[in-house]
Amino acid sequence: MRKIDVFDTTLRDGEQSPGVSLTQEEKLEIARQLARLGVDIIEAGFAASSKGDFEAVKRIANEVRGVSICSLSRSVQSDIEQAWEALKGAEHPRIHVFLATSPIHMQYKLRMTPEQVLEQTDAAVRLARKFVSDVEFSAEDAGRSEPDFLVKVAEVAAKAGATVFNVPDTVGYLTPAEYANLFRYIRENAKGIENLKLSAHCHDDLGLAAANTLAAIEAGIDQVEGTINGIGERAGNVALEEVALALETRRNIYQATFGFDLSQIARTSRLVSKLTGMVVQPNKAIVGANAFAHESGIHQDGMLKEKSTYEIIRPETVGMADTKLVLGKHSGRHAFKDHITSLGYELDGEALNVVFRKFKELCDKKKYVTDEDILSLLLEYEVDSSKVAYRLEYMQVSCGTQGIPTATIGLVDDEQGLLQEAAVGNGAFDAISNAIDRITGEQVELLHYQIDSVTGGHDALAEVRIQLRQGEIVANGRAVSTDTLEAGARAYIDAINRIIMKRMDTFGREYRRLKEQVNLHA
Ligand SMILES: CC(=O)SCCNC(=O)CCNC(=O)[C@H](O)C(C)(C)COP(=O)(O)OP(=O)(O)OC[C@H]1O[C@@H](n2cnc3c(N)ncnc32)[C@H](O)[C@@H]1OP(=O)(O)O
Ligand SMILES: CC(C)C(=O)C(=O)O
Ligand SMILES: [Mg+2]
Repeated sequence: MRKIDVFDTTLRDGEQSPGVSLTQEEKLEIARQLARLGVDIIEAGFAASSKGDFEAVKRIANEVRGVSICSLSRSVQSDIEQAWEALKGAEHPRIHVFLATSPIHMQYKLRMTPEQVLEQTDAAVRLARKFVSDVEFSAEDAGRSEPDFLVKVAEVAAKAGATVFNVPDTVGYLTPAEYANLFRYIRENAKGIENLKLSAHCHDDLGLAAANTLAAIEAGIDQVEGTINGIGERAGNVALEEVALALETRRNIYQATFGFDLSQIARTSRLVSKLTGMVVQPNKAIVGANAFAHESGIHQDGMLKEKSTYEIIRPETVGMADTKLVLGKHSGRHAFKDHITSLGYELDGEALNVVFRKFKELCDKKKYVTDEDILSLLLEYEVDSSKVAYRLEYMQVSCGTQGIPTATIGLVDDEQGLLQEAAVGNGAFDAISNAIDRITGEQVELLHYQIDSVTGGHDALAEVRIQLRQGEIVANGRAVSTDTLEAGARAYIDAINRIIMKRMDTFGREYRRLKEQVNLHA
């Protein structure tokens, strides 16, 4: 297995993400975690860019051991001197000098001729070599540079004593095949290149950073540069965790490794996200919140039967929490049953079907169905007396600041089928309960009516509890729904059903007589 050096630039290119600015302490904390992860070189900053960055590079150089510490530097004397000043205390210091080599950058930005660029490359690398034995040279915008000119730059850098030649695709322009061919071309044509390590540095402007980096690895490069979570200038740099896991998962193809402690990946990702404020998108490979979550019924069923059906990486490999089977509108019975079993409920057959149907109905209404929601449905089922009497088929309510609140209700009774009535009331719920009373013919007194929110947010479930009295009989009803009025109607029906049940217990015959009356009434 070939070992690829990992050059982490989270603290330099990563910090170039718009809006990100890390304090010295934050940089130090990330650097320590990067060392734990197992990167080989930490680009701690750009010492000449600010006093703060100088101090941060210096502290990391003095305090983080076991890895190379590097500072970026333009190809100018003062930058190189400052880089060295900051790096002096490092166990393994590296100065990273760069100069653009593409026609666009040379002409418009640097206003230098190619000859001047070659001269400055030579001078910069030689000066850096006076301070350190490890000097990386980057041909900025190599992706849009003439390959033959790059060969010349590489030869000059090699002759001047550079140890690493970096070929950055600075603006994320190249395709994987082009990038791999560029490395092969440089390796085949530059004299002295055997003394240099070749390095890839990819940006994600076309979403090709990982593919390009892997193509470069296939072309035999020695070092990969990138950041954690892929943060960086514009669309960012290649995400190191993605390449690390591609190498690990497809060893047969790449036969190379970063040598990371993979179990540190999630921790490193969370730390970088927290300190930079750059939120990791949920569907981000490897470290996104959904990277190991499965929502659709067919996938969940597969996962329950055999994890390898839908997972090519185990979450614990990268230190992520275990696979999540997220219950939602695409879930199926297998996953639902598995989940409610984990909540302590054993349902099968028709009972499972009834609750599962209610769950699906809820998913159509609510974005996130939480365990609390599911527990409410289960509780509602457990105490649901509608199996013996009335069930709500539909309801239509009209209310507002003008006009009289009106409700039309359709109830289903197993014996009589659909029963419908309309009624008005003082308010929407009053109209609903009046319509229900008309259908059932029950004379009841409302003792208690309470609405609570089960969960949070705009689409929270409302829980309505109702207490009704009929003579000596008092019964409670309860229901949940995202619609408060619907929950009220269901709770009211639930309480009426209970009154009927209680009456049945006490006066079985009376119940049947009352039901016959209701038949006549309907
Ligand atoms: C692809 C990359 O990621 S490159 C790294 C980018 N990172 C940064 O730029 C972050 C830190 N940068 C800074 O803090 C500032 O830009 C500094 C301190 C480096 C320089 O600041 P200033 O002196 O105000 O110059 P400014 O940034 O406006 O312009 C850059 C100058 O450097 C020159 N330059 C750019 N790259 C290089 C280079 N590799 N070597 C030598 N000179 C360079 C430019 O041509 C320009 O020169 P000019 O002033 O003669 O026109
Ligand atoms: C400084 C260099 C290596 C860079 O970040 C780039 O070219 O993208
Ligand atoms: Mg870059």
